[in-house]
Amino acid sequence: MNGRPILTAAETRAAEAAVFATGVTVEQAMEAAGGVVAEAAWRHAGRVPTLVLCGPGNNGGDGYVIARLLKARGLKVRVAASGEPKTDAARAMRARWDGPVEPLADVAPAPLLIDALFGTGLARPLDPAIAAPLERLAKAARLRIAVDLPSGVGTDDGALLGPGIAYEMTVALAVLKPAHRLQPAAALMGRLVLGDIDIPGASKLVEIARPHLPAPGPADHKYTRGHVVVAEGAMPGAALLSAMAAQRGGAGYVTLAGRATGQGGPAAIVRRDAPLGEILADDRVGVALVGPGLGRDAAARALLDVALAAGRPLVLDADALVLLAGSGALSGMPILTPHEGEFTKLFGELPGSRIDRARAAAERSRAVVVLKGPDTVVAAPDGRAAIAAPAPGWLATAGTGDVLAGLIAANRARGLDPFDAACAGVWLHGYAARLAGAGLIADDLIAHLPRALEACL
Ligand SMILES: NC(=O)C1=CN([C@@H]2O[C@H](COP(=O)(O)OP(=O)(O)OC[C@H]3O[C@@H](n4cnc5c(N)ncnc54)[C@H](OP(=O)(O)O)[C@@H]3O)[C@@H](O)[C@H]2O)[C@@H](O)CC1
Ligand SMILES: Nc1ncnc2c1ncn2[C@@H]1O[C@H](COP(=O)(O)OP(=O)(O)O)[C@@H](O)[C@H]1O
Ligand SMILES: [K+]
Repeated sequence: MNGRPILTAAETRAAEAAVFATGVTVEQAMEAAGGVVAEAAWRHAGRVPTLVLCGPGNNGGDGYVIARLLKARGLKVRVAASGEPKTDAARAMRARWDGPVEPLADVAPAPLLIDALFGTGLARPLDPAIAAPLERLAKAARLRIAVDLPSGVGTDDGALLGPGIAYEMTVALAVLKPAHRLQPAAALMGRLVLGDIDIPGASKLVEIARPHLPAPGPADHKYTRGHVVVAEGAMPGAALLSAMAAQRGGAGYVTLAGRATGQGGPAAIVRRDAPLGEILADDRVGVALVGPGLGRDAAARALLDVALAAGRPLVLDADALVLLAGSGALSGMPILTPHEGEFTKLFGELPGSRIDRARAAAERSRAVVVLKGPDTVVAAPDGRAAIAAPAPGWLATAGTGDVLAGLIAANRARGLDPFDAACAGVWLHGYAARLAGAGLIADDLIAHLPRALEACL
C-alpha cells in the first residue's frame, strides 16, 4: 500500500526542517505555498473581490503572499489580520504586502474569503474574538477557501476547535494531515487540493490508494484466485451478502458453511452443512469469514471457536467481534472489522484520535483492525495505518458492512497480506458506493463490484 502520506503537525514540521537544512529558506517555502493557493483560488473563483484573513503564524504568512499574488493578477484584494505577525517569515511577507491591513473584528466581508488564520500551529480552541468574525465573514462570503486547513480544526485528530465552517475548497500544503481525512474536520474541506511545494514527506500513515489487482492469468484456477468460506449463523441473509460480495470481489470459490440454514443467492455459491472444522481442514481454504449474521448464542460461540482453532487466515466481523470482547492477542494476524460500537465493546474506551485508537487496538489484538465509519481507519500491529478517502454517506444502510467483510475476505484469499487486503476491500467498497450512487442498498454495491474491480486492473 503506498497511498499519499499523511503527516501529523509535528511530522510536517520535521519534514519542513529537513528541507530547510538543505538551504531552502522558510520565505521560499512560504512564497511557494502562497503561490499554489493563489493559483488554485484564481482557477476556482476567477476575478472575485477577495478578503484574506491572516493569523499570527506562518499560515498568516502564506495569507500575505496570496493577497499580493492575487492583487498582482488584478483582483480587488483586502487583508484583515487577528494581530501582528509573530514569525520572521510572516513579518517579511507582511512587509511585502503594500495594502492596508484591517483589524479582524469589524472588517467588511467579500464574496471570496481566504482563511489563512491558523494551520498546523493551532494549539487550542479559537478565542470567540477570532471565531465570531470568522463565522460572520464566512457566512457573508459566496466562496470560502482554507489555506492548508480550515482554521479551528485539530490537525492530528480532526476535532473541532472553532466554529465548524464548511469551505468550498481547502488547499493542503506539502502533505495531507490527519484532519483532511478524519471527521468531523474532513467534512468541512470541500474540494481538497494538495499543493505541492517541494517538501517531501514519508509516513507510516497513508491515504488508502486504489489497489492494483491483476486479472487472473493462464496459470490461475478457481482455488488460486482464493477460496472464501463464510460461516452462516442465526441471520443467514448477512452471511449471504458477504458471500456474494466475496464472489463479485474476485474470489474463485465461495462456500457458505456452518448451520447452513439459509437459501437463495447465486447457484455458484456452494452450500455445505458439514461441520465447519471439517470444511476448514481443507488447505485450499484461503480465508474464513465469521461474524455477519452469526448470532451471539452458544452455537455462534462454538462456530467462532472452531474458526479460531482452524489456523486459516481469518476475517472477523459483527457478532464475532462482540463474542471476542475481553480476549487478548489473537494468533495468525486476523482482520477485525468493527464499527464504533463493536470497537468499544471489544477494546473499551481508548484515548486519542481514531488513528491512535485503531493502532492501539491492532497492537493489543495482534490483528489488522478496520475501524469503520465515515472516516474508516485501517491499522496493523506494526504501526502501519491508512485512512480512506471520504465515501458516500449512502453507505450508512444495513448490510454494507457485510459486503465490506466479504470483499476483504476475497482480497485476503487471493493472497494479499492482511493490511493490504483490508485496504483493498475498503477502497473497492467506497468506489462501488460512488458507482451505485444515491439511495444505494447493500445489494447494489455487490452489483457494482465488477466495475470497481475493473478500475484496479
Ligand atoms: N508545511 C510546510 O512546509 C509549510 C507550511 N507553511 C504554513 O505554515 C503553517 C504553520 O505555521 P505555524 O507553525 O506558524 O502555525 P500557524 O497555524 O500559523 O499558527 C501558529 C500561531 O498561532 C498562534 N495560535 C495557536 N493557536 C491559537 C489560538 N487558538 N488562538 C490564537 N492564536 C493561536 C500561535 O501562537 P501561540 O500558540 O504561541 O500563542 C502561533 O503564533 C502551515 O499550516 C502552512 O500554512 C508555509 O508557510 C511554508 C511551508
Ligand atoms: N456516513 C457514512 N459515510 C460513509 N461511509 C459510511 C457512513 N456510515 C457508514 N459507512 C460505512 O458503511 C459500512 C457500514 O458497516 P456496518 O456498520 O457494519 O453496517 P452493517 O452491520 O449494517 O452491515 C462501513 O463500511 C462504514 O464505513
Ligand atoms: K487556515
